[in-house]
Amino acid sequence: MTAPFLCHMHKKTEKNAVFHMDFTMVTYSSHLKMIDLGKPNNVGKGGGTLDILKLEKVIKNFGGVQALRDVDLNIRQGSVHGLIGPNGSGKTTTFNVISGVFSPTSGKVIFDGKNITGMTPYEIAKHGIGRTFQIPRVMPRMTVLENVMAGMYLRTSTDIMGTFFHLPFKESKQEKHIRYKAMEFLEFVGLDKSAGRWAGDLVWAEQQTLQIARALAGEPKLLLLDEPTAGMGAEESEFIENLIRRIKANGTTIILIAHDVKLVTRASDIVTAIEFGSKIAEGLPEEVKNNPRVVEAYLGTDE
Ligand SMILES: Nc1ncnc2c1ncn2[C@@H]1O[C@H](COP(=O)(O)OP(=O)(O)OP(=O)(O)O)[C@@H](O)[C@H]1O
Repeated sequence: MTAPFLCHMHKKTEKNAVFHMDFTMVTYSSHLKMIDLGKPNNVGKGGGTLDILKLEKVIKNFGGVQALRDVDLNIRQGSVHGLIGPNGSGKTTTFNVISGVFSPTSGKVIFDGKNITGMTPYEIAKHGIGRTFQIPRVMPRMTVLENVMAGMYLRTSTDIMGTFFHLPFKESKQEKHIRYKAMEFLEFVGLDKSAGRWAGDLVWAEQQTLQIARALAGEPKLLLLDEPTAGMGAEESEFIENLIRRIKANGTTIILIAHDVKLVTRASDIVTAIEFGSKIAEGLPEEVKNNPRVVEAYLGTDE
């Protein structure tokens, strides 16, 4: 396994964002005790034959708005699975249902063979689903390194007394190890030189990238990337595309939402297109991209 990337992650969800932010900060200040950061989670390098995630007839209504209508989705272990669709088609709602921000109105979410429907975001993250957000959610008054360390809280135990009485010279071997691992994640995403900066001082693209590092620090088996290249220039997008490949190469399954259809086509093994909360096409990226229904719904005829 290539270097730094052995871990899991999770992240805050929209519903519990504030709570989780506080929780991670407390957990970080208490200086975490490691459990196990040593093993890769997934077997496949190029996509296996098992479905790590299944959505079965998922419906999500917001009052009269039917955001998801009977969605079935199978995500193959080790793959990059693109999710595309026009604005308001239900992509982020799909992520919110998978990560526990919303319970589905009906239907099931099966992850790694377990029914996770209705679990809390924390429980789901603990099971191994990490995510990022369209608008980066970093903790601005923590350093870049601390943000990543905070992302490790799912895989650590907390010494509560340490929260109150921690002094720098008391840093334990485990705590040093956490710093070391967090630096590895930063190196992996190319932010190691910014480790000591305030996260709030990073530019948008760096904050997006930091979100990914923090997600990886929770050692996810499945990583949900919501518009990871939003607001980025061509060079930065290319970097993220490469990063997606490297994450996949380390065995983590990815679901990728992006408006940039070229990125999705290049980076994904399979693509699902949705419109008005329903699946309208699924298959190999080029096939989906050229599907007339998708072109009409989403791409525009000149794409
Ligand atoms: N919390 C909410 N309360 C009410 N309606 C919501 C909520 N979240 C999403 N919706 C509605 O559900 C539908 C799907 O929204 P969603 O954000 O999932 O679409 P999307 O495909 O991610 O859009 P975009 O590409 O613009 O991010 C939209 O009609 C949206 O207004």
